[in-house]
Amino acid sequence: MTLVLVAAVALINEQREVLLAERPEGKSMAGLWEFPGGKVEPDESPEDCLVRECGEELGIRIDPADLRPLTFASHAYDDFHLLMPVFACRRWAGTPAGLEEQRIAFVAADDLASFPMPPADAPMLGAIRAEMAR
Ligand SMILES: Nc1nc2c([nH]c(=O)n2[C@@H]2O[C@H](COP(=O)(O)OP(=O)(O)OP(=O)(O)O)[C@@H](O)[C@H]2O)c(=O)[nH]1
Repeated sequence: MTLVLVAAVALINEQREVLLAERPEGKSMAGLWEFPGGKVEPDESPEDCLVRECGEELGIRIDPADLRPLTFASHAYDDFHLLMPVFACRRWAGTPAGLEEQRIAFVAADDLASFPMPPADAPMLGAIRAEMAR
């Protein structure tokens, strides 16, 4: 089984909401809401990957020093095994926007359950809610 390394980030605002992005039509798992991120390229660190992805997908600038390891997902999909470190980030420059046509939303901890997410994400939600409450 191929191991796929994906980095993701919980962007938490001052209202203790976390940013979710909807996977667009045409991608695998379209319509599910996920934490911003993507596949880590061979020449980059997870942190560099998130700086790049947050710029490309959301138009915000993040400083790798503001990324704190939070939790991870390890999940067997049919065709690959996902290993996904997830960082928390509370500081960025700019206002997030869905630059790749994806819908985005800042979601309160109590509302997370109403956003359908990929199966890999469910086991992380306790840690993410705890981080949001800090
Ligand atoms: N960014 C992100 N990806 C996630 C999450 N949960 C989860 O299972 N994934 C999976 O991790 C992979 C992310 O890679 P990607 O976003 O670069 O993949 P992609 O859509 O460009 O390609 P794909 O359509 O082949 O999956 C996808 O298979 C995605 O479904 C999550 O919370 N955030």
